[in-house]
Amino acid sequence: MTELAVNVSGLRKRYGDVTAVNGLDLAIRPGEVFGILGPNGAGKSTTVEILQGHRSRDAGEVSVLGADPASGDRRWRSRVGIVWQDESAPAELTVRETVTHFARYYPTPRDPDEVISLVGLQEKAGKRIKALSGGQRRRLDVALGVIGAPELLLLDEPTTGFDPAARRRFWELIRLLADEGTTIVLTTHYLEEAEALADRLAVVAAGRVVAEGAPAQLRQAHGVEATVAWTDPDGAARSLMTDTPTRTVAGLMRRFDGEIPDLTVTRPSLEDVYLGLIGQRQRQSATATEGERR
Ligand SMILES: Nc1ncnc2c1ncn2[C@@H]1O[C@H](COP(=O)(O)OP(=O)(O)OP(=O)(O)O)[C@@H](O)[C@H]1O
Repeated sequence: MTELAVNVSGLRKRYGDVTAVNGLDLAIRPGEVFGILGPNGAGKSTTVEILQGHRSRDAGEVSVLGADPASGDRRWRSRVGIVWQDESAPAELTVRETVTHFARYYPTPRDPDEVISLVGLQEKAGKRIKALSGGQRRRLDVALGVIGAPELLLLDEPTTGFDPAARRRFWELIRLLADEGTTIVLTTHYLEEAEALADRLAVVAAGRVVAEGAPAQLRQAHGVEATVAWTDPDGAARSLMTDTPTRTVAGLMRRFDGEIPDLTVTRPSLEDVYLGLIGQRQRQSATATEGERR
């Protein structure tokens, strides 16, 4: 059996009296693109920081590329790509100088000009960092995260602040890196991003994984029912939730002579499933808190 790229069990982290991570498990295979979704404060960033080796944990087993990040050495660090939110690259250097400079830290870096064009900054290659817009700056951060040709890329909300075109370009970059075999773990608030990129997803709420699987699997497991809607001859709008929409439509076809007025068949989107899961979780913790108060 191949070793997991990321293996986390029973992870816990508290900040004072706030429990940020509360028994979280993750098993991420080499070469996977793995998305972590969850509401604000769910513990996503804390988890990613622990995987990066930048935050201590209170309990749990964590293995990243076969090592405990808490004691990852320089060689381990060179195999893990990290995108910093506020990279302290010198503002006076140009984009190309910065990327070239960072490439020297790694044993087998990618070509700086290739990376600059992969993130769509080729026209800014000769410009100083201080002249970049916020979104361009974030793209430079991504370039610095991938310049070392990491085996594993850990990304915390990588496309926040990107315009739609930059987001699409970033998705292409992720797909390219994934095709090359890079394992990618990313947190995101954008469901369409998770759906577009991730082979598998974990939905995290209140510090633990509440659902996990391929986007299509999650939709199936947590939102099987389709809604069939139509308009009756008396003008009344009708709808029916069903596991067997084809049978429902066949029944309607027998009732209606010709077209069924305003017929639609819809399935819950990943967003519907996600909001349902999060809502359920929040109701559960509210009930638990009530129970504690009694
Ligand atoms: N350095 C810190 N000190 C104290 N509390 C913290 C610290 N970092 C995070 N927390 C708290 O831990 C909880 C989890 O935070 P975390 O940033 O991991 O969540 P998140 O899922 O990444 O949220 P977001 O989507 O808003 O980025 C929150 O309640 C947060 O307020």
